[in-house]
Amino acid sequence: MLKTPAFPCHALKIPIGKAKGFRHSLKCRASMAEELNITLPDDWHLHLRDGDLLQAVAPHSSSHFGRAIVMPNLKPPITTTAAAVAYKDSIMKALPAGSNFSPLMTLYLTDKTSPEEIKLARRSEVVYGVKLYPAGATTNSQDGVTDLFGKCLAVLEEMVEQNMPLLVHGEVTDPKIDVFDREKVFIETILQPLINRLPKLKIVMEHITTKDAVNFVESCSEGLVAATVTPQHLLLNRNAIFQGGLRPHNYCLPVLKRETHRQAIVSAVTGGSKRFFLGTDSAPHEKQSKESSCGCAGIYNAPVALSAYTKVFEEAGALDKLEAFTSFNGPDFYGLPRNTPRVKLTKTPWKVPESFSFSFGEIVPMFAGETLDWQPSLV
Ligand SMILES: NC(=O)N[C@@H](CC(=O)O)C(=O)O
Ligand SMILES: [Zn+2]
Ligand SMILES: [Zn+2]
Repeated sequence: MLKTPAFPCHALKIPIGKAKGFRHSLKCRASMAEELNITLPDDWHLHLRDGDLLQAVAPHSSSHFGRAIVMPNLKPPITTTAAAVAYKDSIMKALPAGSNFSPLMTLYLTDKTSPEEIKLARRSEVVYGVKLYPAGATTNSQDGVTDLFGKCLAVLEEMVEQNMPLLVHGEVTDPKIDVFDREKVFIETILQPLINRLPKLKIVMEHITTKDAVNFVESCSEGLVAATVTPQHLLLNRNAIFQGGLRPHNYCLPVLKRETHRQAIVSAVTGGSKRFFLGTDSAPHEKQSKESSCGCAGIYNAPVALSAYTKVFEEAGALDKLEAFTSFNGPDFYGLPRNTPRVKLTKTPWKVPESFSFSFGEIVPMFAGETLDWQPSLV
């Protein structure tokens, strides 16, 4: 973690306005703030699940986010516009009374998805993206795509026509490829060839984890290719999975990578590029399915996400860049208006609960039992 003060005044611990002959820059003042007031963020990659789990987690996201791109990897997956409309309905019913949270739905791409379904999705004004899960890559991806170029080309062409973004879980599934290399190999063997073939296709590389992904996104046309970034890939490296023993609650896919990759992602995000935006990939699983001999992949970060992102920007001395990442770059890429409500972030330490208990079981959040600095509240 970047602990070194980014500005000399921090090292000297000079309070704002107290230093004779010393002028804090605007950037510096933002990075020393005790309270921030930003446009309400959106979450551009979220798992809300269904049934009891949906009821349990919906309030955590809807209290700090205006909208969310809702992932379709349910059992069975959301493969049609009709199913997306019904799923949206059940999400709306699970929201706390008075909530203005707006779910933006997605379709789960399969070998059988038709171009006609893409037209329906576009007309619905409910569906905002189509999600590519390579079959077997992650949680509930068994119905995903087995051969993108062989089976999905007509659909992808229709997506270009309809200006419908392709949202990508970017990992190859070949068991011969090392699990830490699967994102890099996906970029080389699938993503770059896809862009060569369909240069006008809008793509979001979801939950990027490597320097290779950062470089790739930066090499593509701005406005056509972008990436979401999770709190865990900004704050943790792969040591966190093995710290003093096996830590199942730090296991997600794509798996955490080595420190050099984390640093590259932090630099990209805090450098102010428009190509990167907030997507928590908050992925709740019951405690017993995580703490198991074959534990599920997914980190439940919705309750801590805004605090965690703020920590990243603070440690990088880049709090002045936080709002664009949380609240501007996403809607700008998707061609949607920015939110108007605002959120206040106050620098007041708070302890993350060890777990959340429900009638069906417990969910353990990211940073369970740890103290975080920033507390969000709607203004
Ligand atoms: N990220 C994860 O580790 N898990 C996600 C699926 C995904 O986003 O790949 C889930 O649905 O649990
Ligand atoms: Zn994924
Ligand atoms: Zn996800």
